[in-house]
Amino acid sequence: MERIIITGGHRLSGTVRVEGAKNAVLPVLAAALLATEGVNVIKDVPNLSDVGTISEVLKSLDAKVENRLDVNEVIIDSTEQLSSEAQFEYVRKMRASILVMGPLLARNRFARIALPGGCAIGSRPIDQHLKGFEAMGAEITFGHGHVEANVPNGLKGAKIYLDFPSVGATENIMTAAALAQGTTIIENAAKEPEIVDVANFINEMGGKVVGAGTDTIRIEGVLKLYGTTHHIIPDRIETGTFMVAAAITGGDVIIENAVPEHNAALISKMEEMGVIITELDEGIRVTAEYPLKSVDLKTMPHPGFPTDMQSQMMALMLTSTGTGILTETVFENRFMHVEEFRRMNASVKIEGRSVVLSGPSDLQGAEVAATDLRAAAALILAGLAADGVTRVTELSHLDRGYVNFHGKLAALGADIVRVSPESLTEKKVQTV
Ligand SMILES: CC(=O)N[C@H]1[C@@H](OP(=O)(O)OP(=O)(O)OC[C@H]2O[C@@H](n3ccc(=O)[nH]c3=O)[C@H](O)[C@@H]2O)O[C@H](CO)[C@@H](O)[C@@H]1O
Ligand SMILES: C=C(OP(=O)(O)O)C(=O)O
Repeated sequence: MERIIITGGHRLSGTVRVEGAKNAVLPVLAAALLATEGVNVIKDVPNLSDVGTISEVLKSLDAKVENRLDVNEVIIDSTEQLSSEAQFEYVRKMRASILVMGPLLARNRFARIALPGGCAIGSRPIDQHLKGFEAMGAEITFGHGHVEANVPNGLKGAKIYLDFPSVGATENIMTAAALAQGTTIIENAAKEPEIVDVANFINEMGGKVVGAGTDTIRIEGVLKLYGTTHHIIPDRIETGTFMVAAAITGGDVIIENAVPEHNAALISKMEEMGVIITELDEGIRVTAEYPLKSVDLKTMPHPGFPTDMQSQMMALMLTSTGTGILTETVFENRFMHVEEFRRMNASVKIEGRSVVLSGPSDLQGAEVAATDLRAAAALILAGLAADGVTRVTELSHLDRGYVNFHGKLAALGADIVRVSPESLTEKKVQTV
């Protein structure tokens, strides 16, 4: 079984560069389907398995997709007629496949998508996406594991209040509304930087979206959208993960391409723990000396503390002094990694939607399995600080969201190797 093997206790130092954001590139590639004239060229695309999956989804819908991931570029030609069905094989692999629903409804007036269902972090319903489409005139039906949306007379602008500022629902409604008749207003919209990136992309294609990044987004439908060239924003979660990597090893790391404003909540919490964070022209510098002190934190929609950094912060809090309470409010079941941390001798107690950490835990290297994407990163981070050797398996989760994570850590001085089933010996990886 493929695994990453870490020998803990090495202080990280040097410079690392973060990639384009996974959570921006997936909705942007889905939104590219809106263009009916000219091709879209998307740049700064990270070479992730999720990008491969969304590309397959777009191809299955009859878009022409050229993946040039060696140069971080994807070219999409969606000018021909598209088919309307996103199949289970893709949606099962990656929930973000649901994001083609808005563009398909806008273009084809019909979409049939396999129901995404839940995943390791929660049940993840799509009721808010559907509520938006219904308000715009779509008729929604369910059957045979699929959801169908039908709008024979075309989508009409509407006022939509989201019960929760869902990232995916905001994106799906924005893309549907981009080609709808009239104006759509999304209230209680998600405000994540990735929402702003998608809105900018729609505008670059000739759309009319204002207010992205605030609670209220206004989309005036246009008749046609045109292919353009768009650069994806840097990944704030990869940035945060390297910030924790620096801090958990008492290191000194410069993270290039990081946007500090996108990580304000994380920066503020890490500073509260005693980490020194300096803004530089090229990104941010993170320096830490032991002991760090634990804090209380609660995940919230942006600009609150991101749920996608919860497990990595849990790793950091495990190595910090004092008691910290970490509360997850975005997903109802995002504590699967706690059991794996316990294998590493972590002192963690789950109390409802909170976790109580009494630190510092005397972390010991162990065999652990990633339970989701961010858990994979968090277990590796814990391994950097643990005594002895940690082996992390189920790496397909990691590959969804991190490019060459082990190689980047090795280049910063970590003792880390990735061993494939084919390798007979545990060879040192090449540093980047
Ligand atoms: C590809 C992508 O961008 N993924 C991110 C996106 O996921 P995603 O777009 O799925 O997250 P949402 O913001 O939609 O979900 C947040 C919460 O709202 C609930 N909900 C959502 C939609 C809905 O119709 N009904 C409903 O109840 C979900 O179950 C969850 O509990 O935002 C999450 C929250 O920041 C991040 O963790 C994910 O990394
Ligand atoms: C939960 C995540 O992604 P997704 O929504 O694609 O599952 C994540 O990026 O941490």
